[in-house]
Amino acid sequence: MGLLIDGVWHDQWYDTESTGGRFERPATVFRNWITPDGDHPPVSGRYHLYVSLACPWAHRALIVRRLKGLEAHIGVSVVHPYMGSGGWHFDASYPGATADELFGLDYLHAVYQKADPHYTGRVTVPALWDKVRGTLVSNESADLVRIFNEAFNDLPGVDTGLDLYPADRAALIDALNERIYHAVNNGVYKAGFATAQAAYEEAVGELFTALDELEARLGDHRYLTGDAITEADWRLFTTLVRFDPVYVGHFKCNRRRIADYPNLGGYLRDLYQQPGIAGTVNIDHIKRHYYTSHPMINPTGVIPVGPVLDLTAPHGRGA
Ligand SMILES: N[C@@H](CCC(=O)N[C@@H](CS)C(=O)NCC(=O)O)C(=O)O
Repeated sequence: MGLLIDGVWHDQWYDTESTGGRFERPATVFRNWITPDGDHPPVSGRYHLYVSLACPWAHRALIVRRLKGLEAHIGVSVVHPYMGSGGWHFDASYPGATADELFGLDYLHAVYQKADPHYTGRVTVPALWDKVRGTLVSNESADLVRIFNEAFNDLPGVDTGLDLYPADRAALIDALNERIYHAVNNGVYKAGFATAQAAYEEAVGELFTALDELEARLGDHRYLTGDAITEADWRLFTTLVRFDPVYVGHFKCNRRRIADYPNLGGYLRDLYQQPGIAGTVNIDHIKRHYYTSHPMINPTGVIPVGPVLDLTAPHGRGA
């Protein structure tokens, strides 16, 4: 694990010493948009998405690409689940992974170097490449979710009827996203990457307070904002589906499992069972990535065999 500094790869872990043992996620660098008259217009086959199937942020983008019918328009390369000293790498021999389908490069950091030879920052997934401009459009998953939801609606076969960010619920979705991002999506990382007891306990406390709130909310509604699924649900889903297999053990988020929450557990299965979603979930990549890529947390790299998960069990939530 490392980062690029002025275009040169450095193998180093997150610095938590300067922040009292707290993990602070760095800001995203490429944040451009796809618009009809901007630098990056919505054209079929022009964009390519780099993902890890292990990564909850990349998973959001993959889900919206699938649900909107963008698979024919936007290609994908899938990194190997192990993130070692060179960062994310490509190895098509691993089940579920691919080569770098655009350039045949060995490391994702080489793609970032192509995008900007002087790039300084982390080399993260998801990242969307523009083949015409020869650079990255965005490596911010929250933006990619919105871009995929709205920017390609004029292309053939795209599900224009699906709007995951409807105007009449936008304010509520934004408020939920804000709460869930800090306490849950990033909260599990704040717990897992903390290097001081107090920082860990603070993150875990905030995480389970938020999960208790969500459990109550899901007692009143099938989905977070009512009867229809929105981006807020998919953004929560990608953390929930990793929770019992990884975050409970590896990140020490073990006050409760999602399976212990009747509403959250059923909601997780409900979302998993939506058409097309199970095919985006790869538990092997998820477990292998976390348990092997963070030697300071799991020095042996041994991957636990459990837990037994049955996401196909009846969810019992509404029609
Ligand atoms: N803000 C980014 C964060 C993405 C992110 O942190 N991805 C992780 C994988 S789960 C990554 O690629 N980390 C590599 C690193 O930090 O060096 C987003 O939401 O798109």
